[in-house]
Amino acid sequence: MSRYLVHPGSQLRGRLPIPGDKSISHRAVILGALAEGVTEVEGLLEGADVLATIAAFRAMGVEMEGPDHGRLRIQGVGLHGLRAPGVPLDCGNSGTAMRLLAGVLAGQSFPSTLIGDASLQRRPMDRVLRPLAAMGAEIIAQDGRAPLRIHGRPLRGIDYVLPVASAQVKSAVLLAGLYAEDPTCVTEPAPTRDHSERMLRGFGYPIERLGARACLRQGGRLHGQSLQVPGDISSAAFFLLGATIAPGSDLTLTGVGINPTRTGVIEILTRMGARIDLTALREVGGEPVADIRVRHAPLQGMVIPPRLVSLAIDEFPALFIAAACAKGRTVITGAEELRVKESDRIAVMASGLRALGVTVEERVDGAVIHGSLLGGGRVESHGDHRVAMAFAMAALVARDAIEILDCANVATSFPNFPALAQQAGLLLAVADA
Ligand SMILES: O=C(O)C1=C[C@@H](OP(=O)(O)O)[C@@H](O)[C@H](O)C1
Ligand SMILES: C=C(OP(=O)(O)O)C(=O)O
Repeated sequence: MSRYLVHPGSQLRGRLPIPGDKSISHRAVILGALAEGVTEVEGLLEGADVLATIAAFRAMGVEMEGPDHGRLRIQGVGLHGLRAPGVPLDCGNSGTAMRLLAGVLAGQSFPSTLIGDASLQRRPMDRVLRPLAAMGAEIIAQDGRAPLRIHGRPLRGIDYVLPVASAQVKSAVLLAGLYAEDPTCVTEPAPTRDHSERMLRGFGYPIERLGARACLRQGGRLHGQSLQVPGDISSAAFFLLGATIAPGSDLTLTGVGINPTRTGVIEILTRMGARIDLTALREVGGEPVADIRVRHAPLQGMVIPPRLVSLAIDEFPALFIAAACAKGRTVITGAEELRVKESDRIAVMASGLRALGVTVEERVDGAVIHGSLLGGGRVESHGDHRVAMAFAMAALVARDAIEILDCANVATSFPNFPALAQQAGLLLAVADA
């Protein structure tokens, strides 16, 4: 239960390498394990969420060397080579691990159990259980929540229209589709991150994408790969925020993934007035990547178009802080999904901002945030990594220091956040609770 104490008044400067993308790292482990032959991953995020996915596949007999400095060597067992785990598979704090693993495990020939921490046990799993049940899966849960007891069995394909825009549900259904008799198709109501589709293709598995619909069928094979994981734009977002709000800042974030299904945060901040430039555009591991330079600029409140929500879904804690630092009001709508993340991010961000003296009107599907000067004080992160990092950056422009409680889960997605933030100039101290 560590806490952060962050003092105001500094600026962020220099060049920072952004650690590996969490979503892509999970998928690299999963597809590498299910592939034939060796997969060599570089730039893997060694965060607790990804380590949980690695441990799950090790428990199912997949041999891996690493991770070590972002390198992981996976001895793939093929689509039908997993072994029954003798223990429950612990997904920790990770919704992605639990939902994607549910998709993989539904069609196996053995039973398995998925468990998670207190936050994960509160999160809705019925969104994957429903389509998987329609495919013939037998998964027992209580009130649609973990633990999930999975009795692997033969599956049939499905043509599924997602009721919510969720890359995790889309990916779970497609992964189950690798084991289903007929074709499996998923249609999404709004674009969500497409790393699963890109990586399946990268591993040589045929997958068709027509507009909002992705389809695959059983019978293909995954071929072991060498792949490099780009930096996580969701981690970069805290530095985009910090450098934008802190006068005198000039920061370059290197090797950041800029997949168009993830760049909503750049579009929103830019529209609010941020000074963000992309350079050195290139492709890494089938994903577009750039270096991102961000300099201080004054922000203006805005009405965030709902179409941008799914493209910036994990960046809203940072965007709440940007809104609080902007002139005028910012309106967030169509973002009810924020309520079922590691915490209820609408309620938790609203109460944290109020503790700093900001006026926030909470709505069912978002909030109206009135820009103002931030006071200092104590903020509860509720064990949510992104809430903790967002408030750490808010301290740059607060009147007094901000103390943030319950920050240990920052290690789920960004273990070296404190070190990188200090390197850039943030006056952050970590203390044990
Ligand atoms: O597929 C993924 O890797 C993720 C999808 C998103 O969740 P939803 O699918 O629940 O929107 C996102 O919030 C999460 O951090 C990672
Ligand atoms: C929502 C997140 O992750 P997950 O759903 O994998 O727990 C996140 O990292 O912000």
